[in-house]
Order: sequence, then C-alpha cells, then structure tokens
Amino acid sequence: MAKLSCRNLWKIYGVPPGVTLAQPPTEKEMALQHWVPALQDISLDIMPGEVFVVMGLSGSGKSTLLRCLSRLVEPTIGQLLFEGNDLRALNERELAELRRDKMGMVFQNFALFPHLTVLENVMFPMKILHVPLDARRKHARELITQVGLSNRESSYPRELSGGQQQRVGIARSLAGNPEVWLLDEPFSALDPLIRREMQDEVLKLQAILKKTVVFITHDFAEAVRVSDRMAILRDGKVIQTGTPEELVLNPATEYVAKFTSDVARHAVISVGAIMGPADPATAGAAPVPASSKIGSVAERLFASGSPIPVVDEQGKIVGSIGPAALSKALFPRVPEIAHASN
Ligand SMILES: Nc1ncnc2c1ncn2[C@@H]1O[C@H](COP(=O)(O)OP(=O)(O)OP(=O)(O)O)[C@@H](O)[C@H]1O
Repeated sequence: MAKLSCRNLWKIYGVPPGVTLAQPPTEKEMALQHWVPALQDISLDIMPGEVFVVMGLSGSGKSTLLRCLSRLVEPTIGQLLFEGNDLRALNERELAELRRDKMGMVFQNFALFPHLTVLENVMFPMKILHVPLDARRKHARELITQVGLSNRESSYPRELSGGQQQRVGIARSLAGNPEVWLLDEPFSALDPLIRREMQDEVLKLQAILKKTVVFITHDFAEAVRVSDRMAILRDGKVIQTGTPEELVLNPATEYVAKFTSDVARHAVISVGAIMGPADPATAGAAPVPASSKIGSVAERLFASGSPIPVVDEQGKIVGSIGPAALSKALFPRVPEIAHASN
C-alpha cells in the first residue's frame, strides 16, 4: 500500500475561506475570480521506502504540493491519504501529532533556531516528544556524527557554512525518527560541489534508514541522482511520472525530453532496458547483468564490435546487446524525440 497518496488534488489560491468547491472551477471562472490554480488534478502514489522526487521549474507548484502532503497548506479539492487513511479528515490535534510522530521536514533556508547550538537544535524535536534528557542528548550526538559534524556540537548556526547548517537541518529532521522525510529544495542554496556532497549524504543516510522520502528540486540532474521515481510538474499539473531511466528513454512530451537532453545517459540507462533477444552468436562470450548501466559495457562493445549476452540475477541468459543498440541509446537522434508532442 502507498505510504502517501493524492487523488485528483487541487490547490487554488485566492478562494475565500469558508468557500467549498465541490468540483474544479473552469479556467474562465478562475481567471474571473483572480484565483491561482497552483495544483491541478494531481494523482500520485508514493510508496514506502522510495525516494520520490517532485521536479519542476519555479512556480510549477512543487512547494505547494509538498506542503499539501503535510497539510501545512490546505488542499482545495481532492483526497489525501496517509497509509490509506484520509489525511484531510484529521483535526488540528491529530494533524500536529502526525507531523510530530511521522514526518520530518528539511527546508531550503535551513530554518535552524539561531539561539540554539547544533546539539540543542538537533535535540529540540525530541524535547517536544518528551524524550528524557539523557536519551535526547545521546540520540542527537549519534545523528550529528552521522552527518559528519561531531566536532561542531557547541557551535551556533551563524558559525557554520551553508552546507554545515543544512547537515544540522538534516540531523534535526531525523531526530523524531520520522517515517516520511519531506525535503523542500534542501540544497538549492548551496554551491554545486557542496550540493553533490549533500546529495551523497542523503543517499548514504537513506540506504541505512529507508524512509519514505519526498524530495523537491528544480534541478533535473539532482532529481536523476537521488530519485527512485520522479514526477515532473508544469503549471501545477503532473506531466510525467517514472524512474529516471523511463523518463530518459521515453519522455512523454518535448518538455520532458528537453530536461533529459543533458543527462549522463550512460549512467542512467541499464542494459536490460535496451537489450535485444538472446543471440546464439554470443555463445561463450562473458555475459553482463541486465541491471548494469550501459556505460559499463560501452568500452568492451565498441572495442570488439560483437554482441554480448545479457543475464538476469540468477545468471540466466535473457537477451543480448550489440553496438548498434548501445549507440542508439547513448546518442539518440533528435527526430526520435522530436515526435513527442508538447
Ligand atoms: N500564498 C500564495 N498565494 C497566492 N498564490 C500563491 C501562494 N503561494 C504560491 N502561489 C502561487 O502558486 C504557484 C505555485 O507556487 P509554488 O511556490 O508551489 O511553486 P514552486 O514550484 O515551489 O516554485 P519555486 O521553485 O519558485 O519555489 C505560483 O504561481 C505561485 O505564485
């Protein structure tokens, strides 16, 4: 079962409080009332343990969507489910408990308490959870070590670099041991090198913690790097949902294809996704796993020019890959993606 779902979700800013809309207004109605449709008919399932990225340009509705998932922003129309339970039916107290017990959030601007030290910042959520002081301190220290800041426990946020501050933000968001980890453009204020380091940090933590992660970014390369699956948002609508590989191989629209054009295809596309049928001519040649990325076979294929057998996890031959399929995947001809409509 999905951890978090939305069904036909709309957020329309400007609708006066108290006005309930039974169904979505027309574009004309919204324009007349000066309403802003930030989310339009969004349906998504976010599965337990996956890193689900919501990617879109500025103004596409990413933050609104993330905030709707925790009801920091109230949806206008549609369903929100947490483990199948109606999230919109919760009262203020139940909602506060759910956020406190099950959700951890990281914000773009770090949002640390300036008057608290690193240790105190990370301990804070556990204070709200009434964790005894000793246990609080012990767990906070573990988290601070996990994010590589053990020598800065007594520093104040102003004494830390942006990357270090965000490490504290990450440690603090994990302090309540949340099931769902919501990250709203956590690294966009950081320079590219630090940003990459932080992406690695999140991947490293996620490999251990296996949270359900919703990660917002406007950077497609970041989305490809960190996501298991992603949704591309444009003008409040989901244009496509899929794994990075699915989006790169089959962009639904030219808009998506434009994002995928700069992607390191050799590191995203797997052999299994582009292989052909098993080929007797490959008998005796050393096989490659279907799950390996095409970059790992490129040198061998281009050097020998002969196809290679492909095997599944059990070592059974499931197909073959030759240089033609490889070059097509690495260097797709523009007309092949240009047929996609916008
Ligand atoms: N409180 C608000 N009142 C009215 N309109 C809003 C409000 N918040 C956001 N919007 C509008 O909703 C749309 C989506 O905004 P949102 O902040 O969700 O986008 P975003 O993709 O997160 O953008 P960014 O990457 O720039 O943060 C935009 O047109 C924005 O102007």
